[in-house]
Amino acid sequence: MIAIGSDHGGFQLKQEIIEYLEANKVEYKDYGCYDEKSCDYPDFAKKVCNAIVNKECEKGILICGTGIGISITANKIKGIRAALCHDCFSAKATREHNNANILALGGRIVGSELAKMIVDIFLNTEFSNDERHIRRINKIESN
Ligand SMILES: O=C(CO)[C@H](O)[C@H](O)[C@H](O)COP(=O)(O)O
Repeated sequence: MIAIGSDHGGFQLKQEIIEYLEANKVEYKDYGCYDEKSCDYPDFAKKVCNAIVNKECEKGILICGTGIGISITANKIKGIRAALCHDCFSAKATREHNNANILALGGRIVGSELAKMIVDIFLNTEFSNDERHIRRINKIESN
């Protein structure tokens, strides 16, 4: 199950990604926002992150205008590794190297076709399980 959430700046892209998930039969839960009315990205970042920390969902997608505010918020939560990716190489690398559990996107930055490719790579790339990456992730978690 994938958790997805956005603020108003990411709402339009969230809806397009939801359509893509549905077309590809990916199960998801939409944590809002539910319209383009101005709202605060930390509220939605926290809902999606809680779903992952509580193991209701395996991975999340968070979208704000730039992807910055929402990823800053997510990365303050223990156990969350949120990666802001606007290219396919980063999406693959952050799964293989960082075992990122949240993909952050900027709805005012990336086009929907590229965003869907990034989502696809993020959801379908496994963590490498390489010893050096595990060691580094443990160092992130241990502060
Ligand atoms: O946090 C952000 C900036 O890094 C997000 O892009 C927000 O979506 C943005 O700040 C919202 O801006 P608005 O002027 O309130 O629409």
